[in-house]
Amino acid sequence: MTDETWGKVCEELRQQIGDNNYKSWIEPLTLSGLENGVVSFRVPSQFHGDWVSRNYSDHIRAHLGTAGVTVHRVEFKHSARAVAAPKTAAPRGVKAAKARPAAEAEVPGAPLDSRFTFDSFVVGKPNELAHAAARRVAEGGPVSFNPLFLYGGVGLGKTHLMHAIAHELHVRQPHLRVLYLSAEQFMYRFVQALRERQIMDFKELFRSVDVLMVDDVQFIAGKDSTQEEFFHTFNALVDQNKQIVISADRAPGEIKDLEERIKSRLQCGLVVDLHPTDYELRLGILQQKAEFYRGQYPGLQLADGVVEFLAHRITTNVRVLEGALTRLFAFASLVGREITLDLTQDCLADILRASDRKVTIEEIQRKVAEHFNIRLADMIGPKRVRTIARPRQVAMYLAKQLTPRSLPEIGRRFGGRDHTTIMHGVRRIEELITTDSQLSDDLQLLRRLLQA
Ligand SMILES: Nc1ncnc2c1ncn2[C@@H]1O[C@H](COP(=O)(O)OP(=O)(O)OP(=O)(O)O)[C@@H](O)[C@H]1O
Repeated sequence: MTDETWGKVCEELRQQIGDNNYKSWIEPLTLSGLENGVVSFRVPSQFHGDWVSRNYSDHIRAHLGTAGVTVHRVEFKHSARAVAAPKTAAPRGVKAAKARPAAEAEVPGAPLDSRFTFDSFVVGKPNELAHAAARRVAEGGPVSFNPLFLYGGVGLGKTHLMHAIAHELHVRQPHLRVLYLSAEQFMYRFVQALRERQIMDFKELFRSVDVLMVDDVQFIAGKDSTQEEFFHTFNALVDQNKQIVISADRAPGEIKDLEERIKSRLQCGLVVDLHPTDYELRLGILQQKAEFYRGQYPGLQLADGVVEFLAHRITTNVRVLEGALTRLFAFASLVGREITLDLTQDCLADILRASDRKVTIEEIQRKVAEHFNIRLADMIGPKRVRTIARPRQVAMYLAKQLTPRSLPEIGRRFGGRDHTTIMHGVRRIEELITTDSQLSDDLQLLRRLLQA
């Protein structure tokens, strides 16, 4: 296989798995050969090789196949030389003290996205507290809150802020060992250590970092041994006064199947919510990105009102917003036209339609049943015990609030109940919200999940 073929395959992989994943995982691979249907690559670390093998080897094989290269197996080899050289051995994002021995320097963290810095993070009302807390941690001074727990819905900037902390610490305090990884990677490392009987190395490694950042911690919920290990790692680092930063899609107390002792540990520091974006924040983000694209596509005209239109219409999350703008600029440059409102509506018809998506009663029933841990069938069934009747009333209330359905229609979807029963349920919840703060938190969370 020629380098040119591999180059083409790389481009297709980039399109398929996205720029970030491509840069983190595929770009660092070095093609070393193809023999008898086995293609091999050199990887910067064993961890990197295992991860790519687990997540991307099928993609690689498929694209090679399309390019006319038949491959039965993809192999990843970790060269000993690479380990011995700390600068190349450590994946990006893992900052190790220069004086440490090479083997120790190879902290298996996830790569950092170089674009996720504080400079590129737009601050608005919904994220100002999270931003301020992240800035404080990034100063690397005395640990004032431990852990910093960032939570919020999909695509609201949690990962961006964590990477920004790591970048900043690297500049300000290059001697610190900063380890960033997702909870899934933590689990994977742990399972691998168990399998290879290297659990002591694993423990030593995680206990030797100065700053530990774990993204999407909700992933370990329900995974007992991983939770146990996470708990011990967490305690060991807090005892040594090392900073921990955690992110999740919901507050610690709301993560189901997470052990109580972990929940309470996670609540000990500063828990900050990234709220859904408001119009001003979306506008700020779009203006920043549009500025960037103007540099990338000089000569491309952006008509007045387009950015405002997008900020108004795409309210789901920042990732979707960014994707829309990227597509718009690419499309306009391809057809060589000014970006007008008409062109925007044509080019982004699917995204705009999806943003208009209405929540359905079925979705509400499912999410509410999940949240309160009752069976979906009980939503429409006859049981009247409080533990079931209350969640059912919550679902009725949300159905009234979030869908355009009438009370009789809602009644029909709740097992053929009368509209007066629905009205009673809605009123009951309206009353309770004012006095029951737990219920009001539950509703806020559910609304966020449903509208994400
Ligand atoms: N305030 C912001 N300013 C600039 N870019 C932002 C902001 N918030 C989010 N983004 C961008 O939106 C995209 C999604 O953000 P990020 O990956 O940090 O979300 P997340 O909260 O970690 O979501 P998930 O739960 O899906 O992992 C990224 O490209 C990020 O740079």
